[in-house]
Amino acid sequence: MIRIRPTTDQDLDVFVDTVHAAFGRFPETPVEGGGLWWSALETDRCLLALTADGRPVGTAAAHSFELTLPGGALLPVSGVTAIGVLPSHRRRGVLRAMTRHQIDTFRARGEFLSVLLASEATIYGRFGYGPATCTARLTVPCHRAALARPRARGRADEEAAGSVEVLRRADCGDLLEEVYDRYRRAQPGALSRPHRWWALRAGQPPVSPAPRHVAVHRDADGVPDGYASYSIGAAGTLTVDETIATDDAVFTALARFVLEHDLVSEVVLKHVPPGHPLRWRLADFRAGEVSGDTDWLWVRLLDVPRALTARGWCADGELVLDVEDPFLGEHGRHLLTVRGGKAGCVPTDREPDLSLDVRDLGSVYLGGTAPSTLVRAGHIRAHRPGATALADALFRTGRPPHCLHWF
Ligand SMILES: CC(=O)SCCNC(=O)CCNC(=O)[C@H](O)C(C)(C)COP(=O)(O)OP(=O)(O)OC[C@H]1O[C@@H](n2cnc3c(N)ncnc32)[C@H](O)[C@@H]1OP(=O)(O)O
Repeated sequence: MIRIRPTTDQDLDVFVDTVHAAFGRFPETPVEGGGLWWSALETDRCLLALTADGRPVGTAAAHSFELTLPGGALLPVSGVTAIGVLPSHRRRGVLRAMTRHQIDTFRARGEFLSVLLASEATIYGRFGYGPATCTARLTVPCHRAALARPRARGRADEEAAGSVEVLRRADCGDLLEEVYDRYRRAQPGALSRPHRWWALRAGQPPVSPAPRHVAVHRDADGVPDGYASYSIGAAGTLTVDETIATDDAVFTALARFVLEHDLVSEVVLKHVPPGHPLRWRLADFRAGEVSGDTDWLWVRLLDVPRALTARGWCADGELVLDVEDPFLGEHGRHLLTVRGGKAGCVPTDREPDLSLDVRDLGSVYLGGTAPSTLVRAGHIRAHRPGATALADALFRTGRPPHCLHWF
């Protein structure tokens, strides 16, 4: 018999020990300057699974984030994290019970989406989560890194209008936090990085205290509008942790800066969104090698009509979606009507256009995967000619979703 209960501040050590044991690891020793990932945990949003005699065997936690939706709405979402079950207690339904507990709690908070990063892609689909954004690395050898002049008139001037300054990460103050926050509000699929993450230096570089150089881009008025945090390895590889830019010209200016760095043989840009225009700016299209292409943010709809009406839409149309939610034992048939960028969503008994699992709705929700891809994969069923093309047109977004926050 397993009991699940929320933690208190007094349980933090037990929680941290248990989740590390589930991953076969030991907690790192705290060092000056912060940097422990678990310091960002919200202790009132952590769960412990305990045996009948009170031994902790499982952990689960949730962060309070905002997710930027297509169309720009900022939605409070729970970011599921720190899931672990001790090897001695696996495959007995502990994760299943913790996930059910979490979803009930998220709904009780009035939330209609939850998100996570998955350690393995085989775990969370059964709970209704679908991979919704992808990310990849772009590796460019410096001797082939020349950028082509933009062919559209005026674009070269946009990039030239700003300036780049190199700072040490430790000297950046609040600058990265401010620029990240501006960027994530305009980027569908991006998550907020709450202030406590920056203050506690919890996470991965450049949030963590790892030594880094930061190329800071400023606009013509001197206002910071982008940064690239990077380090250079002994073999001459310059690795960029993240390139944060409030527009494409800023991204290109930062890319140009790292690609033209002296004494560097190749540049690895981590977390470049799929289909990013930087590849098209390289004079040699084959110079940019995409690797490490992987799922990043997984999305779970907790309330289909509210989720569908919260995002913005680029095309008008009407679609009947028949959505199964096997984990929660729920089913709904929804008439989605989009007019002028806004959607209405009401129950209907009309014949469906598409039948799909809630996990697949999670995958198409942010616009990162076309419904037609999942029709072709055999996961979404289209009931009439034209339904797939209409669904593609409706779910498509102006800017593809991307997330690079690690949690
Ligand atoms: C968001 C995050 O925090 S990601 C981090 C996830 N944690 C880890 O990877 C740490 C190491 N692994 C673990 O701690 C555990 O194996 C967990 C948490 C992944 C699974 O916990 P368990 O209590 O064993 O899972 P539970 O018994 O509830 O299994 C539920 C279902 O998931 C399946 N499942 C569980 N783990 C896995 C896995 N790693 N791969 C594929 N299927 C899995 C089970 O077979 C079961 O399937 P069913 O629905 O067909 O019955």
